[in-house]
Amino acid sequence: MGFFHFDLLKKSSKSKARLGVINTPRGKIHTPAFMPVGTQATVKTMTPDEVARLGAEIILSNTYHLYLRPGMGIIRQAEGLHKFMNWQRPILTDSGGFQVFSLSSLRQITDEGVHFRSHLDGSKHFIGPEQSMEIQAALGSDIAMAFDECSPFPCSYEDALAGLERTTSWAERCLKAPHAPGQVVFGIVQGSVYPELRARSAREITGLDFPGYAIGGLSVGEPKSIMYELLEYTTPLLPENKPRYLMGVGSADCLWEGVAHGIDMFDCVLPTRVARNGTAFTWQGKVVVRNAKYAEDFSPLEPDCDCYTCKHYSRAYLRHLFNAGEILGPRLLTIHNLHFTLSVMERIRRSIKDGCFEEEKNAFLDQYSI
Ligand SMILES: CNc1nc2c(CC[C@H]3O[C@@H](OC)[C@H](OC)[C@@H]3O)c3nc(N)[nH]c(=O)c3cc2[nH]1
Ligand SMILES: [Zn+2]
Repeated sequence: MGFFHFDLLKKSSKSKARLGVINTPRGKIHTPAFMPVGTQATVKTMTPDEVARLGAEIILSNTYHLYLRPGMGIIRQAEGLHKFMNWQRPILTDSGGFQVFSLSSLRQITDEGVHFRSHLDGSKHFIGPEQSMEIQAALGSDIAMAFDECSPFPCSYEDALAGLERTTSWAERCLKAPHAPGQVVFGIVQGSVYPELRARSAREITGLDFPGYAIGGLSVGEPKSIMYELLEYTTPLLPENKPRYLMGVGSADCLWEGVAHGIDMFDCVLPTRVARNGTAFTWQGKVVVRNAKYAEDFSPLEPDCDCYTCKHYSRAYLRHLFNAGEILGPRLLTIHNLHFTLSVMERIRRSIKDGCFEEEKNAFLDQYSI
């Protein structure tokens, strides 16, 4: 079965960027890593084989969504998420904390956990640390996230403090709950935009000695400058020899900046979500394929991109597919955007290895017009 451990291979001299490998029973994850989001047990429009061939070494799925649909009974009968969705590499499952606050209505937060109504049919539910860990054990993910309270932005000091205290107490209860064989739990640091609360949460969560740590409560609507300030402050409070995961981040520029601040793992719905709406990410910035200027543009999305989409199709064809509402359109753009995002991570890893991360970061940001 193997066991979970993080090898820190190299640190950048002029920034906090690090190169590492996370070893899990289901395979290695070369860090810094981007994790495609597969919220409902699928990376939308992609087969698992396509996601693997694009180079993804780990994907995300979600406790809240899968608990509500198809439900734990079916996941248990399927003998877990890997078999159910035919993805044999590592899976990280988010604990549902964020979704209960962002998706469900009529929720009531208590020290026990959260009462909420399903966003699907309004039915009443309760999820606390134990329920979240029971669901993640049934899913059988390789990395389970602790059940936390993600503070919104903005958030008062009092509310951020209350959320932080619940998050710490829930983290302790998650560690005590049963896990699937080989499954590890990552703790999540909260504290909103208040440095002293970030420091307190980091101290309390790292005091519980998790095998990895996430920085939560960011990318929730705050300006990027505030996110980077909080990263600058919080990341050094986390142990150097454990993976650091910045939840919900991000676009390519945020990936370079996050790595510069010492982050090892990222997840973001952007590359796949904007693809379905017809926006492609390229090294020069965005291409909105529906734009009339591409009607007779027979060049590929990105001149020297070696993805399947850029090797075989023109912007004119992609524009046609989206204008005609053809399902192949979102698929081809998802292939390109995942290839692009995973290629950014590959360039980041190589630049750290070659000792030129800062130069490469500045070169990327100079040409990337967001
Ligand atoms: C986007 N910004 C952002 N996402 C965030 C997520 C994941 C959202 C989760 O929702 C799904 O994507 C929509 C994904 O689920 C597979 C992801 O894990 C967070 N999850 C937890 N538990 N705690 C946080 O503090 C938190 C903060 C976030 N900020
Ligand atoms: Zn491409």
